Amino acid sequence: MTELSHIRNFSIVAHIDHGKSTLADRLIQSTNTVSEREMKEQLLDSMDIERERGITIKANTVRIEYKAENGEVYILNLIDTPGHVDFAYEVSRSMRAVEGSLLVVDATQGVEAQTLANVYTAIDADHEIVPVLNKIDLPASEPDRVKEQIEDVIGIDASEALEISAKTGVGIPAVLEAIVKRLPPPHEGDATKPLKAMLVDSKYDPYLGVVVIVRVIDGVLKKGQSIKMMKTGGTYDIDRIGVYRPAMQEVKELGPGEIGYITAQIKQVSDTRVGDTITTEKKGCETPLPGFKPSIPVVFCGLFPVDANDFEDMRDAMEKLALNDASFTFEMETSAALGFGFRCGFLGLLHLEVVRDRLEREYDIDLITTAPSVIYHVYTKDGEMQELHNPADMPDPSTIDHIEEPRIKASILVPDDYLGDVLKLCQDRRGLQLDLTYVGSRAMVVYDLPLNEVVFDFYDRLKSVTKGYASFDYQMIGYREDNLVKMQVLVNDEPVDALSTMVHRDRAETRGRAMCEKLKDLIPRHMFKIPIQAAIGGKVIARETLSALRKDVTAKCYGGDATRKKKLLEKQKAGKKKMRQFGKVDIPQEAFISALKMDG
Ligand SMILES: Nc1nc2c(ncn2[C@@H]2O[C@H](COP(=O)(O)OP(=O)(O)OP(=O)(O)O)[C@@H](O)[C@H]2O)c(=O)[nH]1
Repeated sequence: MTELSHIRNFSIVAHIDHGKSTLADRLIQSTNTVSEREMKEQLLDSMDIERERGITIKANTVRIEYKAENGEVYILNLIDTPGHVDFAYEVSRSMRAVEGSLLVVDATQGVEAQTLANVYTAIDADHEIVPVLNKIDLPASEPDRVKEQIEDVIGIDASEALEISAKTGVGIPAVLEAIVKRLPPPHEGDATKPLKAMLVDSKYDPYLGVVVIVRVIDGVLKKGQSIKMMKTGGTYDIDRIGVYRPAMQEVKELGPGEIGYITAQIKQVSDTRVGDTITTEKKGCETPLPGFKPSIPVVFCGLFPVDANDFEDMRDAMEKLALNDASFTFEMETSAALGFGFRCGFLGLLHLEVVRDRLEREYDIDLITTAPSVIYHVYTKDGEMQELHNPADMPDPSTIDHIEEPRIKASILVPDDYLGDVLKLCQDRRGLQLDLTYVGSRAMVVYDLPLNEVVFDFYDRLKSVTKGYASFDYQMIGYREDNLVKMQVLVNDEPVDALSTMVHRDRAETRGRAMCEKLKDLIPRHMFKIPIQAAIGGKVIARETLSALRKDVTAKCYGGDATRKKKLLEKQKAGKKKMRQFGKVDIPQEAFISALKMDG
């Protein structure tokens, strides 16, 4: 067991792309934690999708042994946390497992919205913070200006900020020394007390089952021990215990202050809750760690296989995904138009995209995604409240007293030049301005917005109106009543459930019209005329008509060339596969998403 005074547990907080992973890699490499041969870029991001998108979904940890200038050897445990707002709860829990943070700021960019959000999470967790200015190898870097900004905006002392280049390795030794000298050792920890450990995160491994990342507070975790999860009540026998370096390496035990992993024949990730307290089954600790809350999905959508024959494969794939992702939920759903599929819940839009991408790429299933929806609170006249996850399940409007929708507080940091466009965008999305301040030459705007207006394409729009210069962060703030109605879309007089959305009454006409126009472009012409309508209740509020066309693909290759004809027909068939039939009309897969994108 290592003495508390020789342990440093820390995380790295940064805005996306400011160099968090590159710095982590450099720290691992410069302490010879892995050999040159094993070194590959971004050691910590293990999943392919995460690697490609440069985002981290699960917390990762690595143990680094570092011989400091004073000649002593220290154990440095780095917890790498997810970097996206969708995973805010996981981030705040893993921050509580460590005592300090390196605040990495790109010296060419300065403080961004996620820098603020993440550093405030670290400050909330009582972290000691060491500011690190990265990318000083770039001519555009302005360390002095960024130091000033850190002091003005975040309010922490930046006079001793480190200036480094994670890419070239300049300044890395100073970072290691600062971790030892400026970050505190674990505050408490008594090996003789009953076991108390925090469940930091867990992941599914096909060979080992569920692997749980733990931080020991008191007591000692040992192989063979019978443990209990205090919230879920599950009991298990530890069969493996170890640390990540970053490859798994078994150890005999983990003492106070230490971070490592355990396996215990746990079947699925949903049996483990981030933030839960692990203790021994007998003579365990009495009070669990404070502040546990489960993460709950906030965005829902339907996922349906394009080809109905893929349904069983899809169910298998979803079960496999859910094994490793307790915050992804799904249940079977049937839709008149789309057949069998699943209603799925996600922590946010990025989470939705990641799951959908994995289903399509890793499991090779073509999907139709229905309009993402948030959870509405529908109050009926008899005083009951019903959670509405799917606009298709909306009760009879005559029984409804009022509807409440979830709201968020969004913070957007944007260069002054684009401020006008951002204000217009927020206004268009029914936002209420809460605050507007300046951070150097950039404006920090805070809006109260309906989550519903954000889940779809707000972030894309924000990026496009600001040419990528805005940064964005949000948190849920609660529910509020508004004048909301369900808008249906009818194609060839048949309602298409998957295109139903909840909209604000005042915006319904504009939305309806835009949607009908889009669908008119997206649906291919058929041999007959197709009316496309948007309606509220029985009332049509917008209408377009797609004119008829006779399309005979083989008409051009008269007679002779049979193989060519066959090829063309096959090609047409393949094109059809990506379509779905509604009554007599084929609607292409992309229509379901594109029709819902709003241009403002
Ligand atoms: N010139 C220069 N580029 C750097 C430096 N550090 C990181 N980069 C580059 O910046 C980009 C982002 O770095 P990452 O380490 O992936 O950033 P991150 O903060 O981990 O990003 P996410 O994992 O997406 O949150 C990469 O292309 C790096 O090669 C540096 O010191 N100098």
